[in-house]
Amino acid sequence: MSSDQDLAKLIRDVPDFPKQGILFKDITTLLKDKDAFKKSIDLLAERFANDHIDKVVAAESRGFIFGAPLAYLLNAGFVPVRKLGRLPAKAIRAEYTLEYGTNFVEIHVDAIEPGEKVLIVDDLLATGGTVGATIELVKKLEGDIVALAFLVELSFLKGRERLKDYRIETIITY
Ligand SMILES: O=P(O)(O)OC[C@H]1O[C@H](OP(=O)(O)OP(=O)(O)O)[C@H](O)[C@@H]1O
Ligand SMILES: Nc1ncnc2[nH]cnc12
Repeated sequence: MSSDQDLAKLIRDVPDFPKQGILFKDITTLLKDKDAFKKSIDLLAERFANDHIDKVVAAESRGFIFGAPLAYLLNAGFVPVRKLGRLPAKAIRAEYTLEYGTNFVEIHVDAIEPGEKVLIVDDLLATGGTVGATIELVKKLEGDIVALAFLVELSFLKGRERLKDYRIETIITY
């Protein structure tokens, strides 16, 4: 497993999922390859090795796949942002629109201390709606957002333009 192109080749295109007109980037074909999965995590982790991250925040559910091993490697805590009604203790919520729908996400109010250095992680950046809602939640808890990290970026959906105030790190761009 030598390059980002090798990783990109392992992502499967599924037309018209979950809706007509959406070209779905299916990462399960990359995840099941042990070298590719390891390489993906290692490539992301090395970008933040010197950032002294306190908390990795990731959105349910594909964000968890990358967020948890990154938190482990960066010696940081892991904070789940979950879809509506899943968190058991006191939480705050944000509404968002993504490439194929709208939803709410939530975070526990005690998940982040003011001033903690936060890395937000997800598998894929499309319109930026999901990460935008995650940013809103972290800001309400006064976390210091160091960067946003994604394995995949769909550049034609212009998520990066919407997030221009933030450092964004991605491995594979379409
Ligand atoms: O940039 P956006 O337009 O917001 O799209 C990106 C989001 O869409 C996908 O999540 P999805 O809501 O499909 O949920 P899942 O992780 O549970 O599959 C993906 O994992 C990102 O979180
Ligand atoms: N085209 C796409 N493929 C996979 N996940 C996505 N999340 C939002 N848009 C997506």
